[in-house]
Amino acid sequence: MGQEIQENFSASLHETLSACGDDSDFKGHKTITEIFGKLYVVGATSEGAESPLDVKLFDKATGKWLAPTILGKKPNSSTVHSGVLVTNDRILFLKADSSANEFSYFLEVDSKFVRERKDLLGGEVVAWSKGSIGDGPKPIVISGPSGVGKGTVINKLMKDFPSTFGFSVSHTTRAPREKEVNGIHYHFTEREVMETEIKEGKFLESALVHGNLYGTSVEAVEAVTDTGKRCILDIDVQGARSVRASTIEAIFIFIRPPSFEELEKRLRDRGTETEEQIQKRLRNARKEIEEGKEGLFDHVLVNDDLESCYANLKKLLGLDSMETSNKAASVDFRTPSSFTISRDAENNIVIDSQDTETKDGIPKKIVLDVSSVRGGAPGRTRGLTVSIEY
Ligand SMILES: Nc1nc2c(ncn2[C@@H]2O[C@H](COP(=O)(O)OP(=O)(O)O)[C@@H](O)[C@H]2O)c(=O)[nH]1
Ligand SMILES: Nc1ncnc2c1ncn2[C@@H]1O[C@H](COP(=O)(O)OP(=O)(O)O)[C@@H](O)[C@H]1O
Repeated sequence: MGQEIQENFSASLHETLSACGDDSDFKGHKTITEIFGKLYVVGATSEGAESPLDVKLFDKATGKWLAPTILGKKPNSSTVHSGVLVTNDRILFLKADSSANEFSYFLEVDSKFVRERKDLLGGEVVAWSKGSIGDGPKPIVISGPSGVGKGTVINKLMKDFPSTFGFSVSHTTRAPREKEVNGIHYHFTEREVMETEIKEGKFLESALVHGNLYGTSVEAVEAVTDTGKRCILDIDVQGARSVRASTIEAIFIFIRPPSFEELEKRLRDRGTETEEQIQKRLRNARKEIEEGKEGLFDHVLVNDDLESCYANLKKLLGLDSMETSNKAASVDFRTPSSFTISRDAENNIVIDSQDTETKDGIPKKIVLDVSSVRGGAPGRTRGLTVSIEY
C-alpha cells in the first residue's frame, strides 16, 4: 500500500504533476496527495489568506483532470500548511497560529459519508470536515407522533440551556402555521426546489410525512455544530431510521403519548390543523407508535405530565448533574506560527514548533493520535486525540 499512497512531503509529486502539464491554476502554495493513482491537489484559487481552499483531482491513468463535487464548508487558505494522509479515506490539513478548535481540517476522499454521496450524485465527491478533539457531544434525534409534545419539550430545553443546545432547522413543503417563522421553525420551501436539492445531495435525510416533504440539510446540522452546541433534530421515524443508518452518531429518543385519546385531544386543542389533516396525522400516529417500539430508539419517554417528561429527558441527557453536561473536550492551546510535520514510531502525527520565541499557551510539540478518527456529525471528523509538550 505504501507504494500507492504518497503524501505531500514528497517533492516527486510536484514533479509528476508538472510533467503532466499542471493547469490546476492555484495561487501560491498547493499541496498534493496521491491516493491510488489519483492526485488530490488542494490550494487557493485567489490571493489572500481568506480565499477558500479548492480541490482538484488529477487521474494519472487517464492523464485527465476531474472536477469533484466538493461538500462541506471550505476552510480558507490560511489553513494550508500541509496535507497529510491519515487513513486511506481522509487527508489532514493543519493551520498555523490557530486555536485547538480550528487547527485541523480533514478532506474526506473515501469516507462512508463520501461513498454515500458518490452513490447519490455519481462522479467524484470529496467533503471537508473540521477535526474535533475527543468525541464531542452527540446530536439528539427526537421522534414521536404529531401532537405528542416534541416541540414543547424541545422549546423548554432550548430556553433552559441556550448555550448547550441548538435546533436543526428542517426544510418542509408544508405551509407555515400562524406563529411559525421562516428560518426559525422551518425553512419553508417549494416542492420542486426541494426535490432538486435532494437530488443535489443537500439533505442528510428527507421523508414524505403526512403528505409533505421534510428534510434535514447538511447545512442545518453544520450551522449548529459550528457554534459548538449540541444539535437537536425533530424528525419523523423514517428520518430517524435514515440517520441511524448514516455516519452520524446520535442519541435517539421516542416520545409516546399516555393514550391515543389524549393525543387526539392535544392535536385538536392545538388548533393548527384542519379536520382532514388531523385525521391523517392520527392514522399515521398509530403506525409511528408501533414503529417506536422496534428498538430503533435508545430511549422511550411517555409525555403524560409535561414536567415529569421534561425531568426524565434532562436526566437521560445528564443535565441534572451539570458536570456531565456533555461539554466538548477541554484541551486548549494555540498552534505555533511555524512548524514541521513528521510521524513517530506509533504513526502519530507530530507537529514541532519552529517559532524562535516561546509564548504562553503555544506548545513546543503537539502529537496527534489519528488512529480512531471517524465521521461524526456532518462536517466533523471526531476522535482526534492530542497530547502536548510545552
Ligand atoms: N424526516 C424528517 N421529518 C421531519 C423533519 N422535520 C420535521 N419532521 C417531522 O415531520 C412531522 C410533522 O411535523 P410538523 O408539520 O411540524 O407537525 P407536528 O409534528 O404536528 O408539530 C413530525 O413527525 C416531525 O418530527 C425532517 O427534517 N425530516
Ligand atoms: N404533557 C402535556 N400535557 C398536556 N398538553 C401537552 C403536553 N405536552 C404538550 N402539550 C400540548 O399539546 C400540543 C401539541 O404539542 P406539540 O409540542 O406541538 O407537539 P408535536 O411537536 O409533537 O407535534 C400543544 O398544544 C402543547 O401545548
